[in-house]
Amino acid sequence: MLRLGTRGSPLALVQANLVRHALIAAHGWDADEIEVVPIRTTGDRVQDRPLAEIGGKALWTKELDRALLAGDIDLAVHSMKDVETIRPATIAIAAMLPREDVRDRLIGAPAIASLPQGARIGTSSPRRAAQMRRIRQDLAIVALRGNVDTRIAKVAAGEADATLLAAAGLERLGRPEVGAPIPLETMLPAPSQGAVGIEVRADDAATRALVAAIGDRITERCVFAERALLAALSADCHSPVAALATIEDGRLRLRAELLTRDGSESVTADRELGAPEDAAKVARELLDAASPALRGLFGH
Ligand SMILES: NCc1[nH]cc(CCC(=O)O)c1CC(=O)O
Repeated sequence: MLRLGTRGSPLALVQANLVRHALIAAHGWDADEIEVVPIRTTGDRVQDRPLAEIGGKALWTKELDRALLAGDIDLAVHSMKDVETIRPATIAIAAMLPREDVRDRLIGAPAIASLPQGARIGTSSPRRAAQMRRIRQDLAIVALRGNVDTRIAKVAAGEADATLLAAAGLERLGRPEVGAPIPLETMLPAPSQGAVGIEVRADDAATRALVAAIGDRITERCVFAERALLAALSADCHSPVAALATIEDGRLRLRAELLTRDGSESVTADRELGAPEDAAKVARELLDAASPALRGLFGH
């Protein structure tokens, strides 16, 4: 029997079960041949501080990595957005499910333009904060954390006038009616947003092959391009960076944006790539075009 590890949040459990059912369908397994094992992470426990402050993306992956390498689980399911750019060599990304709607949704108003003057935007994401201030300098950013449902409840309770959440998470949680999608022309998503990935032990070729069978090659190619951009930027979860790779008429397109924290400066790129690795060139172009202040936010 395979053991599939996941965080215990409602969204993580839904995503783990999507993977479980995809594997069952692809291989004709009985339901009891694969079990979901929820694992509590530091990121789930500490809800009161911005995650950038308490240690970044490793908060979500550390405990799952340990369980995977110890053999307590055979695969780990993650939102790719929460997976660090640099992973241990002992762990391999074996596959990604087809990507969902990559956009952010605005909750609390029908559009950014209709937010009242000085509205308080609840977000702990440096990217979302910077993009909102780029669009509307009058907006105030207030910290807001918690699971998707917690954040929606906090806005309803008036802790913020509006928030932003990934459409993919809302759809997977069965909440497609919540909020209004923000057009990609207005706001690019976080790199890897909307993609669910499955990791295995790098030396476990058998599980890796089973998992590869459910992988969506287009999603994988696009997310690898976005991750290559982050790697070349030495970006982490503190970095205000947005990026989206798509495949249009068979061609790989990468759009990206770097911003200062207050959104007062930004640089953008929109390039066709020969291969996902070419994202590194786009990273260099962006950094070359950035002011020293903006460049200084990245590891260069
Ligand atoms: N950082 C938390 C997180 N990680 C993945 C998602 C949503 C699903 C996704 O982007 O794939 C979310 C919540 C959000 O940003 O709204």
